[in-house]
Amino acid sequence: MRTIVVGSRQSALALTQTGHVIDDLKNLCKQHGLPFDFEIKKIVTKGDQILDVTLSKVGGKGLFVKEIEQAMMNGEIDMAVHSMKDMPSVLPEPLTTGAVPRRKDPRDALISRTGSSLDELPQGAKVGTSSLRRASQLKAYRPDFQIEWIRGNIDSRLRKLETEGFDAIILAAAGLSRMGWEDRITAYLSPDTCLPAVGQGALGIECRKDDKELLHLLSLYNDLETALPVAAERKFLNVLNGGCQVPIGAYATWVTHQGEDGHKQLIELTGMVGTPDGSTVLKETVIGSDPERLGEEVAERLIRKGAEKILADVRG
Ligand SMILES: NCc1[nH]cc(CCC(=O)O)c1CC(=O)O
Repeated sequence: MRTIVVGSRQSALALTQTGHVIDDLKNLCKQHGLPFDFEIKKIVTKGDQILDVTLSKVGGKGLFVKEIEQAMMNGEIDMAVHSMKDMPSVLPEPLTTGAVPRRKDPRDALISRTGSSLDELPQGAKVGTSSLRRASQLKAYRPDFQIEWIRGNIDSRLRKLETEGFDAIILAAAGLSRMGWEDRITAYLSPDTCLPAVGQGALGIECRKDDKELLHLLSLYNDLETALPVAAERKFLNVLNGGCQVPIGAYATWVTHQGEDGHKQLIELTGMVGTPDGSTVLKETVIGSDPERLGEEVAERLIRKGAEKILADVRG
């Protein structure tokens, strides 16, 4: 019996989603007669220590995963569960994504103090987010909104909604649902209004490339129906050279294509790049079968529309 040591950040969300994944993996082990046990090892990351500053100002690419990857390379831990949207687009050499399990709701959610929807929020409402992507799209939809930065784990953001005078905050629906806090959601934002972050709602399981027995177990947990669209979104982000701290969004889904020789499933990818003040929001949608090619195509089209200038201005 081998014990797989699973590294996790100590935030409530990280521990909860790591726990869910371990439950799923234990079930798979039982089904397939695999001799694994699991234990959690908590790890403090840089991102957890800088909760009082706007992450975009710190240059936070991969801020939540570096210490965890270090521990994996040292052999202190064997695997880690990440929110896909916090995972760097290229992993360091000895590490790989062993599985992308089935995606949860990818949408952003509005949590308003009075229960009002996005349209019902009062003129000049104070809306909290620390995401340039959300800020851009919210301002484009409602230029009267006053966007204010709010940082911290989702539990502390929900507290700040009450204590810091926000009319509403925006959080990912998936995180709230994994915590069992769906009842706090006032409205779901349609991807047409607010395109999610790349990989939002999906998890990525990271492990060492040479850990063949763990990779075998993880291959049983991988969900191709999730992995391929998410790969298209990540390629798009990668071409634009973005982390999660840039005003970039993308969402890919399966669509049925009716051709002469019957119907087949294709991937539809929409990507967006916007200015933080919402004065410009560029979007492109492409349908195809090759995730990598789709990511490149949507990125190239946005670059032709001026995406690189917008991103250069944001990066300063
Ligand atoms: N940037 C922080 C982060 N990273 C992952 C989630 C949870 C949602 C998910 O799994 O996509 C959140 C919170 C949020 O944005 O509301």
